[in-house]
Amino acid sequence: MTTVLETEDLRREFGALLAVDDVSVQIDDEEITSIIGPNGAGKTTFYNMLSGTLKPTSGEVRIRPRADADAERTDGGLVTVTGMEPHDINQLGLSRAYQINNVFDGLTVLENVRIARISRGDRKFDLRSVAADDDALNEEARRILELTNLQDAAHTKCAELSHGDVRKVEIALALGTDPSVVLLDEPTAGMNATETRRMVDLIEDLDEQTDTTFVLTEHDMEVVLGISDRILVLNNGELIASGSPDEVMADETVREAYLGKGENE
Ligand SMILES: Nc1ncnc2c1ncn2[C@@H]1O[C@H](COP(=O)(O)OP(=O)(O)OP(=O)(O)O)[C@@H](O)[C@H]1O
Repeated sequence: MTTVLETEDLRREFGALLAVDDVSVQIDDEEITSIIGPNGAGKTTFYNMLSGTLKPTSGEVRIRPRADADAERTDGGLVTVTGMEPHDINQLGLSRAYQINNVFDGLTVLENVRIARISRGDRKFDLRSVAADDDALNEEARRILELTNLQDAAHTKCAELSHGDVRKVEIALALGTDPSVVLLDEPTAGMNATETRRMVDLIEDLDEQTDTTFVLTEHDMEVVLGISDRILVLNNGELIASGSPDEVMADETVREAYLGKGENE
C-alpha cells in the first residue's frame, strides 16, 4: 500500500471560526476513502484546501504525482502542493470532479473529453484539435469514454444528457489528466436509486481498472458504508475517527457527533 495523498496539521480559520482543526490524514492507493461529517463539519473546506481553491491557514498537503508528471518537479516521492494554484495541483495529479473541469453544455461528450485530455498539458492547445481528426487524441478520449460507460453518448451534446450521465462526464473529465487521485463531491447527490447504484458500480469499477485512487464526500450513508474501505469523520473541523465502515459505525464519538449528546438519554 502506498500513500497517494497526505495532510499534516492542515488548518483553516475564518476569523474566529476554526473550520478545519489541524487535520492529519494519509490516504492509501488501494482504498476508496470517504470523508463524512455532519453539516458544517469542515468537509468542503478540507476539500478546497486539497484542490488548491482555498489556502490553508497552516499545515501541509502532499500528493503522489501522476505517473508521467514532470520528473524534476516530483523527485519520485510525495510532492508538497500547499499553496499551489488549482491548475498546477491538477497538472501534478490531483483532479476534483465537478470543479476544475466544467462540462461545456454545447459540446458533445467526446469533444468535452478531448478538451480535458488536451488540458493535461502535453499537447499544444489548439481549438481546432478539439474537433479535428487527431487519431491519438480520439483514441485516448474513447478509452476514457469506455471506462466511464459513456461510449453510446459520445456524440450527444452534454445539454441533452440525463443528470446521471452528466455526473459521469464530470468523472470522465477528471480522469482526462490520468490523475493519481480524484476527489468526488457527493457523486450520488440528486440521483434516484437506479442512478445511485450505477454510480457506485462505476466508481468501484474505475477503482479496479485504473491506477487512480478515489476519495469522496457523501451524505448518503448507505452509499458510504457500501463503497468505502476507509471512512474519515470530521466534526467541528476535527478528525474524530478514521477506520473501516464497521469501526467507524461502532465508534461512540461518531454516534454522538451525528445524534447529538444526550439525545437518547
Ligand atoms: N468562506 C467562509 N467564510 C466563513 N466561514 C466559512 C466559509 N466557508 C465555510 N465556513 C464555515 O466553516 C465551517 C465548515 O464549513 P464547510 O462548508 O467546510 O462544512 P461541510 O462539512 O462541507 O458542511 P456541509 O455538509 O453542510 O456542506 C462552517 O461553520 C461554515 O459556516
